[in-house]
Amino acid sequence: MSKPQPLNHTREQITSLDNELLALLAKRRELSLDVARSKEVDVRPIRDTIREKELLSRLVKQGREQGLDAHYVISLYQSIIEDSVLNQQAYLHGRANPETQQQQYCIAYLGARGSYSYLAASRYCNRRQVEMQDLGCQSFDEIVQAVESGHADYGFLPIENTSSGSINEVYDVLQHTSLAIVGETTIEVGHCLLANSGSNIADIKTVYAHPQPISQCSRYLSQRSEFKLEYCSSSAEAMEKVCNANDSSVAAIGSAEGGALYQLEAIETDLANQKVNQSRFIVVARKAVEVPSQLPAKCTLIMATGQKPGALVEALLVLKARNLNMSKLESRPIPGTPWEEMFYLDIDANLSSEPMQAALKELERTTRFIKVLGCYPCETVKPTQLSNSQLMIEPNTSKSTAVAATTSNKQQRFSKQYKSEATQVVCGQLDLGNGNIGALAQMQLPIDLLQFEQMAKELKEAGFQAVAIQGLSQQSDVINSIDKFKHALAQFNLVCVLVIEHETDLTMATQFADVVMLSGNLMYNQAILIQLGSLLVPVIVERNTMASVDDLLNAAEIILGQGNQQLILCESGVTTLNNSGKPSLDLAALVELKALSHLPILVNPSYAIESEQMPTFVRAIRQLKGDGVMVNLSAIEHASKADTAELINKILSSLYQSH
Ligand SMILES: O=C(O)C(=O)C[C@]1(C(=O)O)C=C[C@@H](O)C=C1
Repeated sequence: MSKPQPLNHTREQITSLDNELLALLAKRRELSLDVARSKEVDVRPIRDTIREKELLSRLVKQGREQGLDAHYVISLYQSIIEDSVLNQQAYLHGRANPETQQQQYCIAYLGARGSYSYLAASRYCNRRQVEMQDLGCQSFDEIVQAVESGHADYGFLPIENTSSGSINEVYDVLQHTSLAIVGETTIEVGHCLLANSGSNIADIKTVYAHPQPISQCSRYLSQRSEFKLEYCSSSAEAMEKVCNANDSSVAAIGSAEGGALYQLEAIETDLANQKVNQSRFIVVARKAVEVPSQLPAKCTLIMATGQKPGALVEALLVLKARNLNMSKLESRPIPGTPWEEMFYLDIDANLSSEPMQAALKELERTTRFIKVLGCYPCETVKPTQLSNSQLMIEPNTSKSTAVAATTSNKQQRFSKQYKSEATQVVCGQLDLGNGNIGALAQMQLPIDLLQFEQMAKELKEAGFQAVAIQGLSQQSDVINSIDKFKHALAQFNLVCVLVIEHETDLTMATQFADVVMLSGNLMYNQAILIQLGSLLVPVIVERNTMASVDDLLNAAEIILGQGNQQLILCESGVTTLNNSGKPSLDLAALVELKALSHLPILVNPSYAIESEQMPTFVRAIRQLKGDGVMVNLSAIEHASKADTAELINKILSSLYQSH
């Protein structure tokens, strides 16, 4: 082999090529703005997926001739096109709203320079070629006040995260503000371990971080038990602490971009549990904006439907009748009015479009309260994919099947395309799915037999069909006790569900249970999922508080693939950025799961919802076609037995009345 040229020389050549690439990308960006100018005149939509497909298949072919892998070319160009679409959108939106075209925006955001909110705001300004004057705030209320009072032009509020779900506090703030939503932006949240220059991973002893990144990186941190964790109020504060400490044994969790502002280096990257970890922010301003018809638009509404059974479904049918897609549904309690809630809806439509105007008129007639929070350009650019024939890939290569798996549900056993009729799971008195609803009570061990028997009797009388027993590892002489508990339940025709919370519970549960339930903390454990897939008894899989709907469906796929078709999914709430420490009930996930899958879906509101509000939520769950509820008895226990019984009654009558 001939001697290669010196490394420096090769690197210089790469640097010069990279410079050329950047100059070409900037030139391409300029040209895409010319396209936007033409589209403004012709009033044509920004997105032209036929053109994108032509362009991608030509580039794949040319790339292959030069030895470049098709997937590499496609992913590069998907990013380039996303950038082109978002720039064109920002340009046309600015033209339609000339008052927004300023030299500088003053932006109120959470935390300080370097926080994820700061990065989202700078990205927003960069895209609009506007200088950013930043106003760091301590709370969401402070952000809203800064905009309302005119101290800031725009406020940035994080609304949801792909791993931790919706941010309830922001929804609560939106109920009371006169501000309008004028935009949205999504950023990749790439958590890194940031340390002072020259620090080594082996030296790190203390890690500063906000609780959210800590929970989003729990897997990485559990492998680094030597780290002492110090909680901070924001990622910016964590970075500042490390920067000021001037010590090589401390690090912070934050973004590489944010860390650079504090002269910190990323010594480890990709710390998050989830591969895709993104946060979506909404942009609020004093004045609403108009979205030109060529841009994909989103409307956010809040509404209260009243307590009539079926009221929410009726409202949603108004949207369905006009072919309006609802991309998000959230519910929040209305302060001061127990049992009632406010619904937040994102609809993929322009406020000025005819179907949206007609739907609003009808909703105004049928709801008690309805307000449009804003209409703004949708910033989600769904990547254009090529079919296998366009890719010219053999159908069985591993990469092509990976693409097929993410783009189509056809072959997936959980999906409606695979099985069109709804699955019904029957076990004793418990009958769930395909129009049948179930009520399960959840009991925590340790408990003594007499007390257990008494409770079983009362639960049967109240209308439950099954009891889920958790805390197996807490009960002394567990085998003997479970045997007795099971007999006690059988006496009242109650189904015995045993909850697996630790790997060691598996044998016990599979040996004794009528139905086995996998607790959300073990949802990612493939070995257990495989074992549950080979059981002959029904299985309930609870969604992990950090899991996406896709993750839950992937777990379902593993079980179904092993043969067990008696599967029920359970939504018990997801972790969000709220400070209450409670998970948030993800009713949008219920709607999504019902749309995607034939499997029955149970909802357990006990962890997320105050006990008094449970009847209202149970009604909502039924209206959204949930197949049953699980109620944790310790969550609804009141001082007096009579109050607890009354609450249970209310919960179950909400469940059955809406039937
Ligand atoms: O050709 C267009 O119509 C463009 O807007 C440019 C472009 C691109 O960047 O290549 C961007 C968006 C369209 O969906 C297709 C292509």
